[in-house]
Amino acid sequence: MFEKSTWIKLPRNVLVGHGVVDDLGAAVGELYLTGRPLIVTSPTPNEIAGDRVRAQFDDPATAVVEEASFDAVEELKATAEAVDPGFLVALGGGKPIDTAKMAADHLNVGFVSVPTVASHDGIVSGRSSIPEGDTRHSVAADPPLAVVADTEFLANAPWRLTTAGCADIISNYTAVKDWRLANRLRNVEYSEYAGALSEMTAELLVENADLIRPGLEESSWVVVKALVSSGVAMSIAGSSRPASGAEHLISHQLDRIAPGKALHGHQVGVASIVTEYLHSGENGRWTAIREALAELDAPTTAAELGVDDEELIAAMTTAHEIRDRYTILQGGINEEAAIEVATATGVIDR
Ligand SMILES: NC(=O)C1=CN([C@@H]2O[C@H](COP(=O)(O)OP(=O)(O)OC[C@H]3O[C@@H](n4cnc5c(N)ncnc54)[C@H](OP(=O)(O)O)[C@@H]3O)[C@@H](O)[C@H]2O)C=CC1
Ligand SMILES: O=C(CO)COP(=O)(O)O
Ligand SMILES: [Zn+2]
Repeated sequence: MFEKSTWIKLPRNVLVGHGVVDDLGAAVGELYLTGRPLIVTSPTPNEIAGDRVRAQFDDPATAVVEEASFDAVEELKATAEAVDPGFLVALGGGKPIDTAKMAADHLNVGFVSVPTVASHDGIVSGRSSIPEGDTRHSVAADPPLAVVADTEFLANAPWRLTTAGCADIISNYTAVKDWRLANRLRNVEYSEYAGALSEMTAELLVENADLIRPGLEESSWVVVKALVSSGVAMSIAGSSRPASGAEHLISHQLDRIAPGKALHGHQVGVASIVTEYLHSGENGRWTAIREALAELDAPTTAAELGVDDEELIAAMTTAHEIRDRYTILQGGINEEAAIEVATATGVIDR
């Protein structure tokens, strides 16, 4: 008997464009969500867009998240108990979105994402990444029922946040290589659909890197659609595999070794230069990844990340220890080899 089954959870309404924040009420209405909304936001997006969001609902409540943490999730759940919302609307970057995503999952209420920055694919994905001490915990949670991404806000957000979103997508290229390797060597389940979608999304961004420029709404539109595709690929796979391989392991280690120095997307971008080199050698596509990142003004070296060479090497040599995920770094890379690949790719300067 055939016993396999798949449950793919995807956003139902995805709105991207100029002024779409004013269609949020309509997008939510289509989902048949009832009750009052609890708007979960952080200071800047609340200031920029809070009133426009609140204006579309009857009796909205607001919670402002200053820092993402498990305590913030618990506080939000306590607020929700007092407010009794029908659903949560997260307005802002990863901080309010991931806090609301996890709280909504615990509270069993619907959740809608209104990103004001395009800084990583967590704005649409079914994963909540919550910092705790020197680690970030990546926890499965239902993806948003709707995503309403207004390019007016995204284009005016700090450019470095957008370049981090681009680099997070470009890193899908090596993530898929790691996933295929795991499939070949460890029989890890691989989805052709999710792998192809994720890889194509990264390829498209590399090819169009020269068209993505600060302050252009059109560029934000391209980036958000790529982030949505990446989130969909993860939903199809039922894991972050299509968008998180060895380059993410290195980045997660950097979060521990050199906390707060660089953005997630920038770290995974630099790390994917070296993991691509490890996959394909000196004639591989690591130069295309590096050039696309440079074209986007994203970091391509440890120095540009603000990380010491030693910190990057330590992250590379310990990355395999942090998660049971088979990648090109399985078994670990030793210090000498790590220095060699980082030097050959220009990621460190020796
Ligand atoms: N789920 C996932 O896969 C991932 C999740 N994360 C998580 O996301 C969080 C970090 O993500 P990030 O998106 O950088 O988070 P933030 O929500 O902290 O946003 C980044 C900064 O941008 C500001 N901001 C937001 N919107 C605008 C705007 N339109 N114009 C100007 N400034 C704006 C915020 O200001 P202010 O603080 O004043 O509101 C904040 O200072 C972390 O908690 C991390 O763990 C990170 C990577 C992947
Ligand atoms: O950042 C992610 C995908 O881009 C999520 O991956 P993790 O599961 O490694 O946190
Ligand atoms: Zn990522």
